[in-house]
This record gives sequence, C-alpha cells and structure tokens, in this order.
Amino acid sequence: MLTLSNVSLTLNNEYLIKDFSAEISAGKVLAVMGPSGVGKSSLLAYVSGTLAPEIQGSGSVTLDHTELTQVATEQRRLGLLQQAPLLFPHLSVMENVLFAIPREVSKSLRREQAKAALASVGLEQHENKLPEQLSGGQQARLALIRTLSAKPQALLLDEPFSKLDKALRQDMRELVMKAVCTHQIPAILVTHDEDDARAMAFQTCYLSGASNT
Ligand SMILES: Nc1ncnc2c1ncn2[C@@H]1O[C@H](COP(=O)(O)OP(=O)(O)OP(=O)(O)O)[C@@H](O)[C@H]1O
Repeated sequence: MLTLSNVSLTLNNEYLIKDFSAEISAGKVLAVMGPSGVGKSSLLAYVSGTLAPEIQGSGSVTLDHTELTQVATEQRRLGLLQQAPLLFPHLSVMENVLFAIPREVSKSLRREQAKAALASVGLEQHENKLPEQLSGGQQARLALIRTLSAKPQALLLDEPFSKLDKALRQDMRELVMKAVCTHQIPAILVTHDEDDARAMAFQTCYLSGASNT
C-alpha cells in the first residue's frame, strides 16, 4: 500500500499542492490529472525524492509502513517511467535490461531473466541492437521492462504513453496493468488523457491548483 498523507508543495512561498492525500493498494493504479503546471510531476518527484530544490515539500509518504521521506532517494526502490524512455544510448538492448537487474543474482540467472523480460514484450530478436535502432514503441516497451527488472516496490508513471500512437498506447496500458497486477505493486499515473485514466485507474484525482481534487 502506498499512502500519501497531507502532501503539500510550495514554490516561491505559494502552494502548488495543498494537503493532498491518497491511498493506493497493491495491484492498483491511481490516476492524477490536471492542467499543465499544477504540480503533477512535482508530486511524483516528492514521492521519489527527486523534487527540484526550488520546490518545498511536506507531508507523509508511506510504502508498506515505511516512511519514504526518511529513506534516501536511491534506496526507495521505486520504478519511474517517463514520456522520454530512460535508456542508456551506448548500451545494447540486452545490456540495458541487465544493468537494471539486481546484482545479488548470478550472471547466468540475470541473463536468463533479461531474456525472459525481452521475450515478454516481443523484443527477443533485438537484444544486440542499440536503443536508437528501435522504434518508439519498442523503446517504450524496453523502458518498461528495464524499470520492472529492478523489482520496484511501486511504479510512478509520468505521462509514459504520450508520445505513442493509439494502438501502441493501448498495448502499453495493457503491459503496465499486467505488470502492476502480476507484481502486486501500487502505481501512480500522471496523464492528460482521460482514456488512460478510464482504462487503468481505480480512482482519478484532479489537481486544480492549491485547493486540489
Ligand atoms: N526546477 C524548478 N524550478 C522552478 N520552478 C519549477 C521547477 N520545476 C517545476 N517548476 C514549476 O513548478 C510548477 C509545477 O511543475 P510540474 O512540472 O510539477 O507541473 P505539471 O502539472 O507536471 O505540468 P505538465 O502537465 O505541463 O507536465 C510549474 O509552475 C513549474 O514551472
């Protein structure tokens, strides 16, 4: 369970977000919508511990009873998926996935896991290519399995489908939902698309300025 309690964000002493609270169970997606600049990405950044220094955040974020705001950013074990796929351009498709798999497992097992992950999104024939040699949809799928390979305890999705066409968008929605359900992790989806929210979320919060939802 991911719980946000009375999260407030201020910029130049003015509220972007005031007292935002939400509970997201394992296997569920909460959608967050609202106009540009209202603070949606900053809300995710507060959860992940990557808030811009210009923005002040307060309030509690707990993940399975751990207060995340007390945990160092790199130890929060959150998977972040953004509009532009986060991939290492100089590493092959296979190496991109291998890099994300925790080192505690043996090299051969890591390779096996990476191969299975690539096959799960139809990229098994492309493992030796560089990310730039993949199509936009293939890059999005690679970014998704790379994020999941790190075994995150929650997913933060910041408009991850906005550059995809309608058919690819639908594929990605299904892949994300499958991952959230299979791994039983909570997810927050920031989107401008009502269809994303309808297809994936158990609840949608609309941010409208400091008064919120
Ligand atoms: N590093 C920063 N320094 C100063 N202001 C910032 C910084 N990052 C974001 N902001 C401001 O904080 C506000 C919220 O930005 P944020 O990116 O969270 O909005 P958003 O709702 O995600 O917008 P969009 O839908 O356009 O992505 C905006 O007014 C933005 O200009």
